[in-house]
Parts: sequence; structure tokens; C-alpha cells
Amino acid sequence: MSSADQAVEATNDQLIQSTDPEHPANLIPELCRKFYNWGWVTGTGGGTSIRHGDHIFIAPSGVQKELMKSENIFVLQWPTAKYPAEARNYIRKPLKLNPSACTPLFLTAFEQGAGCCIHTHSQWAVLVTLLVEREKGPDACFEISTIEQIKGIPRGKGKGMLGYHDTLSIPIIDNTAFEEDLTSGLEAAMKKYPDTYAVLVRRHGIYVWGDNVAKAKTQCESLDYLFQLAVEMHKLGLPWVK
Ligand SMILES: CSC[C@@H](O)[C@@H](O)C(=O)COP(=O)(O)O
Ligand SMILES: [Zn+2]
Repeated sequence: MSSADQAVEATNDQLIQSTDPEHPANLIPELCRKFYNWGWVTGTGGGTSIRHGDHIFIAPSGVQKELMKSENIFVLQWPTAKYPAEARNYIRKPLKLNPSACTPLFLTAFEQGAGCCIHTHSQWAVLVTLLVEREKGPDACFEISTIEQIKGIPRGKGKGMLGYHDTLSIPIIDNTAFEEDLTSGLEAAMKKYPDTYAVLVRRHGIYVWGDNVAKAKTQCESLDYLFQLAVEMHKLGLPWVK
């Protein structure tokens, strides 16, 4: 991000100024630095958004996500219109920046009661979408069973966590030319799989959400671990479901 972009920021700066490291305006840049190092948000792709009370904190679009600063963060009053984009109620808008193209997808997760939504371009997520498509067809979910880390994924809202003997299923939707256009696919997948906390996007990555930041992050980590394991198992000719 150039220094010109950071030069003048919009009003309501108090919304993003806090000495608390857990404040969303401090957490989003900190998380994105970690996500960059894990290969989740390289080359400006991917990102994360947090709902804190009646405020939604959103990163800017097209920036190096690992270099983002709290003063670059947009704040939306929640609830807000999802469409059209102009109807969204921004109460802090950094000048010379645009809000993430993932905004309507993040808002879709918040409509489901999420407190945080993470979008990654993890290569493991992309690879499992390609393997599932080749082995099972375009309408199939990613499925894996009898791996300990499955216990890191919820069974559904208020239903506890999956068990070792359960099968984890993550729906896969088709990619679109523009990030915003994924929203209807995400909404449809959430409707068809009401217990899911994640949706894979073919040849693109994944959206993972959680009731709060810690849950979204640990669920995203568990899924990424399982995707990497699945790719390695596939290379060894081992099945994902017993
Ligand atoms: C490498 S460009 C990736 C973008 O098109 C998109 O897929 C993405 O994940 C990030 O969008 P952004 O608007 O920068 O938050
Ligand atoms: Zn993306």
C-alpha cells in the first residue's frame, strides 16, 4: 500500500483506534500477517472480516493483506443492506481504498450469526476441489472420515463437534469471474447444508466462518490440515473415507 493511500483517512477514526490487541481493527491486520505466512492470503487474495457488536470490520480490496494497518479498515453499521453495494452503511471509509470484494460473502456469513469469516486461497483447498471434481463429479462434496482433526469442526450450530467416527462434508461451489458473484452460490450452499461452517470454491479457495474469531481461525486451521492430509493421502493411493 502506498503512503499516499494512507495519508488521509475518513472520519470516525475512533472506531479503529484501540490499544486492545483483541480489537477487530488490530486483530484483522495481525491475523492477515499470520495467514500470509501460512499461504492463505498471498498476492492480495483472501482476507478476513469480524463482527463486533453492531459493527462489521472489513479489509480493503487489492492490497497486500499482510501489510494492512488498522487505519486501512472499513467499518459497516450492522445490520446493513447486502445489495446493492451503494446501499451498504459504511460508517468509516478510508479514502483512496475500496472495501474487499468479499464483502457480500462476509455479510452472508454474518447473516448466519457468524462473528468472523475467513477467506483463503490455500493451495490445499484448491487442490481438493480439483480432486473431488475429477473423482466424483462437479456436484460432489469434499468428504473425509476417521481422522482425529475432524473433531475440530462443529456438527452444526449448538450441536457440538464432529466425532472421530463421523464423516466431515464440505460443499463445493463453482468459481465466478468476480468475487461478488459467488454470493448466490454461497447462499444456496448454506441453505442446502445448514450445518456447514465452510464452503469450498472450485479453483479458488474456501470461506470458513465461526461464532467468534477463535472458532473461525481454529476451524479454518483444522480444515486446511485435513485438505493437505487428503492431498498427501491421495498421492499415496489412500482413501479419504473408510
Ligand atoms: C489475487 S486477486 C483475488 C481477488 O480477486 C479475490 O479472489 C480475493 O480473495 C480478494 O479480494 P479483495 O477485494 O482483495 O479482498
Ligand atoms: Zn478470493
